[in-house]
Amino acid sequence: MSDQPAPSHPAPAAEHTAVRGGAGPAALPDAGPYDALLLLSFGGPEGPDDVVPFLENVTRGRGIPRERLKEVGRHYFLFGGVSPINAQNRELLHALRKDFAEAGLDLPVYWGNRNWAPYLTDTLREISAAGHRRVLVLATSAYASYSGCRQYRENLAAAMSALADEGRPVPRVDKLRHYFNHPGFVQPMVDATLTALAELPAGVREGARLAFTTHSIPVSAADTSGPVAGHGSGGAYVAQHMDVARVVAEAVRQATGVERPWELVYQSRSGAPHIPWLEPDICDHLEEVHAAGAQAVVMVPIGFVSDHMEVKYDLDTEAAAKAAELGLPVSRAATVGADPRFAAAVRDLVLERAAAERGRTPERCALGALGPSHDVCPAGCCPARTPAPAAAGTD
Ligand SMILES: CC1=C(CCC(=O)O)c2cc3nc(cc4[nH]c(cc5[nH]c(cc1n2)c(C)c5CCC(=O)O)c(CCC(=O)O)c4C)C(CCC(=O)O)=C3C
Ligand SMILES: [Fe+2]
Repeated sequence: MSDQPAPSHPAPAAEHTAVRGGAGPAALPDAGPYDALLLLSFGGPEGPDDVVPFLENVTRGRGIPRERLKEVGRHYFLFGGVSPINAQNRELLHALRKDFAEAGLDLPVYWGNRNWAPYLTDTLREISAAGHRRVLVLATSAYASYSGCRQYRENLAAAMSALADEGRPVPRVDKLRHYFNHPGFVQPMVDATLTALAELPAGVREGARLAFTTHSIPVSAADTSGPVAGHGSGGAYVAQHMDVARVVAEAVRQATGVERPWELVYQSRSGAPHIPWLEPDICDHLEEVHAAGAQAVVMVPIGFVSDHMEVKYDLDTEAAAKAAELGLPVSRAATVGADPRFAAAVRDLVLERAAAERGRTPERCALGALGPSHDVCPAGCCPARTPAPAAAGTD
């Protein structure tokens, strides 16, 4: 966390850097019992021929209307059939390896996807063949939800079962806690929001509102997101996003001296129209605030880890077109991507979890009101509509 102002962020917990064996040089950071980190992501097409098979992978058995699929395929073709997500994950992979190497953390980092090459099962096979037996997983989704958490745990269980069927050693797999409120994830969003504000015409900057955006999900999925005890209106999914939005809005207020109205709004709705999903949609929100006299809006995609297709199309193309039609100045904050502070945050989370697994009580960095999330998803956390085996959790 060296290059981070982070007022309320303590230095990496002393436990992490504790000197082993007395007065000698500081010992290297210790990820034991883990012997590998796995970056687990969504995957995306890398050329026009990939688009349809990719969408078939994404939507297998999920009942997404054909019309919606055609529409989403069109988004990818507008960008030459290439999603930015894989390149962004390669950058994150480099940033993690660089950060770990500079910190003296000896932990190999692998990458596998749910929906496109490199596929998770192939990566897990590689991890197993390299002799690794305790794997920690970083999913590219910072929040609780079925799609962002349990579905990745189901993907892990399926990959593990494929290895078992092949008679290979199956590594034990744990998943890092949700990192939505880690300072290394939040601080870059604050800076990005300030940068996006500065991109607005000077005359409307002061009056600009903030629209925090995330992926819409079915209301029923939001209500049951997170541990059972927190189920209820919006569940952990909405509560976690609201917590981050509040922290960013407050930090931006402090930095600019301007109190701005802000909302959490949604984007990228899918599914059948008669099923309720989280609202309002960003485009409806732009219309509404414009009608109410808003001068400008900064869109801050706090729900996403990189500027992938949901950001490039749904915000930079679709919402930007809506704003242009309204004559409403907008700008869009960058996501965290491969920011070195995020890489350092991942290292902090790895060392935190490793220490906890060794029976220590590590310091757990978190901003906002919710505090650090659980290490292990309890039974009933983010339930699936159709129950399936899931790894790295209680059920
Ligand atoms: C919560 C959430 C995240 C954030 C957490 C995370 O990152 O995991 C996320 C990320 C992403 N979603 C993505 C792409 C798609 N998501 C779809 C469909 C869906 N997403 C859902 C939820 C989420 N999605 C849901 C409830 C559906 C309905 C179908 C279902 O119940 O599964 C579809 C099908 C077509 C459509 O309906 O849009 C596509 C193509 C990409 C890749 C972008 C790229 O290529 O750059 C990324 C990072
Ligand atoms: Fe999605």
